[in-house]
Amino acid sequence: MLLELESACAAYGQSQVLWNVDMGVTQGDAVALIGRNGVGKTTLLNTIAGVQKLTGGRLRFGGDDLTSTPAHGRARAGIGFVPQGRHVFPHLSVMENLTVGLAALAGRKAVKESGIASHIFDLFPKLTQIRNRKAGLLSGGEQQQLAIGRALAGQPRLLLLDEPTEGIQPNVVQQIEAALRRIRTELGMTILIVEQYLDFAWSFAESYHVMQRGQIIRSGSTQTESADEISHLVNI
Ligand SMILES: Nc1ncnc2c1ncn2[C@@H]1O[C@H](COP(=O)(O)OP(=O)(O)OP(=O)(O)O)[C@@H](O)[C@H]1O
Repeated sequence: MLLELESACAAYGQSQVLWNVDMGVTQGDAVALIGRNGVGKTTLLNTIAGVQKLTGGRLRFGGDDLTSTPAHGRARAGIGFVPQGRHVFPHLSVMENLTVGLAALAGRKAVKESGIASHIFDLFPKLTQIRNRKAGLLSGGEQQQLAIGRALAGQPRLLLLDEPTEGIQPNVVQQIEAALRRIRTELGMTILIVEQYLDFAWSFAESYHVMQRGQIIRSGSTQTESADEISHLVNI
């Protein structure tokens, strides 16, 4: 297992949101995390990325115990994160957004543009065209491509994606989904994705976990089970 969560718990103040979540992601797999709104999917991804603390349980990554490791240490260990709502730096250009994260990961002040792997521009050719534009001026779809590109620039071993096509124009959704498929097939990236569209989750991931009220209530294979069997647990 590349990632192992054991009895993971998380809370907002007094209000516990994750209850003893056990979950693993095998190297090379894509895993879909699904469930209705508010069940704790984002919280679970945030705790894996380290932007939110575990209040109980353990997290192991690549065999190392990272339970107490802060977010930047987990990024350095190879956990790449594309949070919900994208979070690009609005006042920095596209290129600066890509290089600033790399510099932080490498513990240096600056990284040159040439340090960014060419496959990122190959996956998202638009980023080259708009390289000097401030990220805050980009469309939602462009910001999402940038956020994914930035996470990939750190050459992660695991990519966490929180609803990557949420709130994005339908014609751009297809482009992003196509890029995600290429990230799987061409880079062999291990991915944990929060995804509300079951059709995409099923065609993209090998396995799934369904969350309800802060717990994983069902897990299985997308290869041997149909999305229809699960949809009643996800749709309102
Ligand atoms: N910052 C916060 N402070 C307090 N409670 C929060 C906070 N963020 C989320 N919650 C609560 O925690 C629970 C889980 O939220 P979370 O966002 O993880 O769910 P989700 O499954 O990702 O939902 P969505 O698909 O709507 O993002 C919800 O009840 C939510 O109201």
